[in-house]
Amino acid sequence: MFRRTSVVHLVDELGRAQRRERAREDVQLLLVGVAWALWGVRVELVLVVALAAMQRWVSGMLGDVVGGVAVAVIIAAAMLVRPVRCALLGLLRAMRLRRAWARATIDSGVASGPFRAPGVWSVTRVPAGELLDVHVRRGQSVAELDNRSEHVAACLRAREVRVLRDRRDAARASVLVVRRDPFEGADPIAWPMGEASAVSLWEPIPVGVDEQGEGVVLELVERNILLGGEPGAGKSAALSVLLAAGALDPNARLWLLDGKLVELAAWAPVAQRVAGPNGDQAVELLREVRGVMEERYRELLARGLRKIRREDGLPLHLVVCDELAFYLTLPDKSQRQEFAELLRDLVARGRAAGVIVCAATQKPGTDVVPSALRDLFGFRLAMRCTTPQASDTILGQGWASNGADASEIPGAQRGVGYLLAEGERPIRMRGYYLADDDVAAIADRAASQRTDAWLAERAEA
Ligand SMILES: Nc1ncnc2c1ncn2[C@@H]1O[C@H](COP(=O)(O)OP(=O)(O)OP(=O)(O)O)[C@@H](O)[C@H]1O
Repeated sequence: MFRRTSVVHLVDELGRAQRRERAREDVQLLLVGVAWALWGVRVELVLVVALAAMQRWVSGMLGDVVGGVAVAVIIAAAMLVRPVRCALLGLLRAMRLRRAWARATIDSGVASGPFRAPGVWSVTRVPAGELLDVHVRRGQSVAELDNRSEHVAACLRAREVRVLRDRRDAARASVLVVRRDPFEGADPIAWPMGEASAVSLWEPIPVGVDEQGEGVVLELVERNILLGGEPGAGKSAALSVLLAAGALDPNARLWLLDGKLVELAAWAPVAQRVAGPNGDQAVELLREVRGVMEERYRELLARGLRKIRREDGLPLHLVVCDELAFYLTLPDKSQRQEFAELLRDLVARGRAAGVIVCAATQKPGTDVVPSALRDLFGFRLAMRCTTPQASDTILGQGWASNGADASEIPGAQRGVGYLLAEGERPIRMRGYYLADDDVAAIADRAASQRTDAWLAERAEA
């Protein structure tokens, strides 16, 4: 049996061991904290050390006073050189963001402590804020980072943090720290190909710019595009850009369905056929395009091909429908059904035959665009909508609650929308704009080019 003094002694020993353990942990934490703080300012430290070394070296040659003045003059002269100044300020800004990022990811629960924050490999300033190339650490995932993005944004005092996983590397992500809306109050941006003498629909077509200031292009061959948004959101303007590209491609055929009669009128001289707000005309036009598609499939079969290729020189057919809702709600039920069936058929089967359908609707409801039809469109552009449900009708179920909600686009931002390209995450972009005069000039140029091409063909024949 232990005596009481032995028990007291044992308890004291245990207490001392615990205190020693705690003290060791505290020292460890302190050392890690100091090392982490120094690591956070490594670039600044290197700069200070380099300056001190230079100061010592110059002072050794010229004396303390003259050396100090000489160093100050060298620094001032370097700062007057713009590229040097920009590079240095950019570096210091990037380091400050790296420190804030590390603290934010720890505070928001993404990282378990110092030196465990997802690494920032590069920082690029973009119109919307900063774009980070981030690599998560072992045991972390980009999905976790995405789930905590709202918390990270709050820590960084940013508007939003958007995480986009690298498709090839699960440990890597592009993180956009949104500080401002680059489209707020911005002037319309002219279509960069407005002066081009010819364009090929086989090439990517520039359609706008994203929040990072990068150009957004669409490769239309073998794709269809659906646009939706409230009146005045900018759908017709977006269609104009696609039509301008189609018109400037002398080898493309344009088919126009204009539910508002005047929206596409400028392109009529270069169109194969135009249908106004008239059910019969619209159905007739789609029947003709279906005939062309079936003829094209017979031709492909004869050539032993499965789909159209650029080198075969066969024309692409661009079918543009402004105000889909008008045709899909025609009062005559059989006409309405036939229109819907023909359109669905072209969207479903036309791609390999070189038929590209671009359709816009003011009324993005499931009655106008059933999901079975919507899902056939590889590209979808949701411009400002009245409700998140309308936004989802264009982009697909769930995107509105997942950060791509076109009902949150401010009313004054015409031409802004979320573009979903073949299952990728939607990107927020602003379309290029062609004013009426630009449209008229391009349509004129395209019409005379087509006439010249036609005359040349006849002369050869
Ligand atoms: N990309 C853009 N950049 C700048 N302004 C734009 C852009 N797109 C549209 N706008 C402005 O918004 C106005 C309305 O655009 P547009 O006619 O294309 O809208 P809409 O969605 O087709 O409307 P509706 O359904 O009523 O026809 C244009 O007259 C133009 O002033």
